[in-house]
Amino acid sequence: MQERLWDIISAVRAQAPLVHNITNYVVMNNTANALLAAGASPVMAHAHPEVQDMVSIASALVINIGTLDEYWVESMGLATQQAHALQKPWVLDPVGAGATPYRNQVLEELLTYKPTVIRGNASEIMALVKTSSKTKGVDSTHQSQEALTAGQELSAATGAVVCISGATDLIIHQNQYHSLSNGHPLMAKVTGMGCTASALTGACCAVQPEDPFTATLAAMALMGVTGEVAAEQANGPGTLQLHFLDGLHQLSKEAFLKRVKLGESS
Ligand SMILES: Nc1ncnc2c1ncn2[C@@H]1O[C@H](COP(=O)(O)OP(=O)(O)O)[C@@H](O)[C@H]1O
Ligand SMILES: Cc1ncsc1CCOP(=O)(O)O
Ligand SMILES: [Mg+2]
Repeated sequence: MQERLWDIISAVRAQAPLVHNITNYVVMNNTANALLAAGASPVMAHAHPEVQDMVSIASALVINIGTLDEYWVESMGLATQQAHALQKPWVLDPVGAGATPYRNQVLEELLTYKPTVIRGNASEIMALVKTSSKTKGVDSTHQSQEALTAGQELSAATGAVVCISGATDLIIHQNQYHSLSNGHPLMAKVTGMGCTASALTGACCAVQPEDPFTATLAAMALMGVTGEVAAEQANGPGTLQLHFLDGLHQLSKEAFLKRVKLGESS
């Protein structure tokens, strides 16, 4: 399995797939840089007259609801509708799910266009299946394991691969799941790490559209291993971010296979 994950990461480097992102103002620049460092080709586009054409030429779409407004919500509707119609993989990052009724309403609409993958932290995944209203914004107040049942329910209800990120990442599809225990606590001190995880998931799905479960595992393993290596070199959140980008660019097969910690599965 570890070799298969590396093959997907290598395919991103070899194919440089175009990944279309409609994401939030906070992370747009780091997300584009992370996709480039991983070998993908990012484009951010949300204008109504072009958004569906951009989906048509991209290999995957990533929708992130971090900083919503009405115009962007319409862009997201148009884009996801097109991805669904063309059967292109698309990833939903439900940033801040449960924090406000508006976010919940937008998410409900987006779910009708059947995301291929939903990647969020534990609080967001729990909010999506309404098992918790305890959410304080974009950061999680729960451990990923606490959201496992919610993630399984969400996957069953939507057909999507569900990834719950945190100290342990859980990647769920219907009645199977894998856990990954790489990464470093410092990663949660850099804004946009979750958004980067969702964008890299889009890149991996772009080169492995038939198997989004393994593609999501590959993306999360890449995140975790790179974060771990970066944390060893960093002095704090600022330098973690720099080393993380360099690490995505430099990571070798040997280092990846040596470090990746695939855990529990069913
Ligand atoms: N305590 C931790 N230990 C190891 N890795 C972590 C930890 N917290 C977050 N990560 C990693 O950071 C990335 C972002 O996850 P997370 O913080 O859950 O997302 P979000 O930023 O959306 O809340 C993931 O790759 C995750 O594995
Ligand atoms: C702080 C913040 N506020 C709205 S979007 C955003 C970024 C969230 O990024 P992540 O979920 O990846 O930490
Ligand atoms: Mg997030």
